[in-house]
Amino acid sequence: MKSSLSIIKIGGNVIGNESELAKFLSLFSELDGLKILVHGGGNLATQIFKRMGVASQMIGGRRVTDKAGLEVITMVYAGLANKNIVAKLQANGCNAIGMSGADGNAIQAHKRPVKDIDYGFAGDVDGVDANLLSRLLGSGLTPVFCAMTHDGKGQLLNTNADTIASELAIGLSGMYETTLYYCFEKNGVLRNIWDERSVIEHIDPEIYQELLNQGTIADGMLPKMTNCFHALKNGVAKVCIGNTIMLAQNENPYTTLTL
Ligand SMILES: Nc1ncnc2c1ncn2[C@@H]1O[C@H](COP(=O)(O)OP(=O)(O)O)[C@@H](O)[C@H]1O
Ligand SMILES: CC(=O)N[C@@H](CCC(=O)OP(=O)(O)O)C(=O)O
Repeated sequence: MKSSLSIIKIGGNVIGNESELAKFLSLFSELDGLKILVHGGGNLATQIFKRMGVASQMIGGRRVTDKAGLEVITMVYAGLANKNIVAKLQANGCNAIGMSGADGNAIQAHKRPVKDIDYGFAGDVDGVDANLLSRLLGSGLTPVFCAMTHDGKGQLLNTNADTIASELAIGLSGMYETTLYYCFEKNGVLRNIWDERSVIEHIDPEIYQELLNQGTIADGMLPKMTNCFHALKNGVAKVCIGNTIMLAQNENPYTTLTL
């Protein structure tokens, strides 16, 4: 029987809130079993772009990244956000190791081809090195991934953190029974975005289509849901979306997705 592995993705609004981040990292550290953390930081990057007076464009929940933008992104995601989270996990007794896709060649990707839109230095994932990650996990380390990959030719690529989480979960599902958790600032996928009590507890492809038709799902939730179903179709055992408190396994409702 395969052992269990939790892949947990933490959203940008949690990273940007010191007390929420502390609460999440404490829950994450206490979680039993093998685990990998993936963090975004899109909001933090947007704030820093603004402070620097540099424009930054999002299309369909994905960032258009030019050369100057990639430099900022690298400093914010692989530097500031990643090292801060790793240091805080160490303080919680969790032996975390900060990773990008380039480190250990853990995630191979290619620059997204230009079709209707040129996303610039945005990466599409080709594969993950499950053996490397298994060795790290086996030696008691907890990998913490930022939203960056590389193309193997020296080019770093900005890669949606939700995509990194789902590709890691898929890549490791041959070796482990993988559960993918998307933790963000809301209680789950909401029927009414202004009402935290309106959590949709179960979504399958049919309900998903209805929600899309009704316009209930928008912005960053669009790529998140695409990633969820992509993961389920490719060997991931379970996918959940909810608040950080979801990890405490209490009575609070959250969203579970199924095929
Ligand atoms: N139906 C919905 N339920 C919950 N959030 C939604 C919904 N539709 C759109 N959203 C938006 O999607 C955002 C989450 O996407 P994103 O910001 O990319 O996630 P993350 O915080 O994980 O980085 C929420 O902050 C919310 O504004
Ligand atoms: C290509 C692309 O869209 N990259 C994302 C990576 C960060 C991210 O996904 O952060 P959140 O999870 O906090 O949204 C971006 O730069 O915003």
